[in-house]
Amino acid sequence: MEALPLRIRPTADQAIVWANDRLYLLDQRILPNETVYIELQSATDTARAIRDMVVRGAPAIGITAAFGVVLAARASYRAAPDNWRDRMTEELQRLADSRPTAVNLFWALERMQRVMGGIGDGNPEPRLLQEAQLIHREDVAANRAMGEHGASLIGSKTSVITHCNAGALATGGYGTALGVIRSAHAAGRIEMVYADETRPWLQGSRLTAWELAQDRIPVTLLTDGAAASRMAQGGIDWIIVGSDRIAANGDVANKIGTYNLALAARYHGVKVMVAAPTSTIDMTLKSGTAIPIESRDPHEVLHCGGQRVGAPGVAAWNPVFDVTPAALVDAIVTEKGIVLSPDRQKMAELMAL
Ligand SMILES: CSC[C@@H](O)[C@@H](O)C(=O)COP(=O)(O)O
Repeated sequence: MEALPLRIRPTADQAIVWANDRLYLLDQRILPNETVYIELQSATDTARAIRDMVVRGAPAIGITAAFGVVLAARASYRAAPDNWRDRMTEELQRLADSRPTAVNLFWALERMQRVMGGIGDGNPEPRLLQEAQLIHREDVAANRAMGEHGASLIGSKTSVITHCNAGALATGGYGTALGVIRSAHAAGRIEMVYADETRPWLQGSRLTAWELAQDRIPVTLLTDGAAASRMAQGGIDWIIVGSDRIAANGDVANKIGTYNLALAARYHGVKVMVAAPTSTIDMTLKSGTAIPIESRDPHEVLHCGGQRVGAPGVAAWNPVFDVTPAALVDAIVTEKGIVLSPDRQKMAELMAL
């Protein structure tokens, strides 16, 4: 992976850039202090960038992996024009192994592999690039649609709490949860967005706050532990979050701490909205207990800002997602429409549309 100057203005909507036949990612590990693009030269680089959190957020991981397939096809075709498909197997596996929870990764890889299956003789790159760019564009369109659907649920002007970063940075652009917030803000229905800081990677304080501040949407940071107290004070009508995988019964996997928020929200009469494209819904899993939850290095919890914060010798448990049962979710908002009080039947009806 190489850090390269790219002559575009770095914005949250330009986190994944395909330009001059190259793939660039805005390095989300060092935002908001530095805005640096990294050029990825291979699918192996791409898999590493996903694993190491250069790019993160379920839809963004899927889009990036799709471009990774293009890079894999380029290298394979150059090395073995008659046998490019077989030579890609290892790189495809590396992409699939990069992170386990966001189903968008596997959804995008399967879609690219379907396209690979239909390619005849000649260079596969143009057709695969076309598909990756379509996946990217479709995601932005889905976010715009979700924004409108989700905003329609927000009645009078209110404050909301969001968790992690489900914004333009986490998607192809505009965002899922932040897409709803952007649309609701444009309609004059957002008083204040409270962004949980989201330990240990601080996606809330580093990324969500950066995105919202750039768009001049009022934002206030909360430590993760302060959210319930803020709800208790009143004036919060909705928790709005994204998701990495939604099971067939409407159980929702999202950033660790989402479950805590949903429990506190129910106690305080605050409603919970999950905004996610249908590419995040995994109808093969009956319930949230089957969702693979990524565990990351305890080092991430034991350190903060480059300093050790855990007492010497202490261990840390670091699951990076949790599952919120469907019973605690008031609305799942997708590009196809809204599911209120989700259950198995309503999810199946949505997916049949
Ligand atoms: C639109 S993104 C939805 C989720 O992917 C997001 O809320 C989240 O949990 C991201 O986790 P991350 O570990 O930063 O990839």
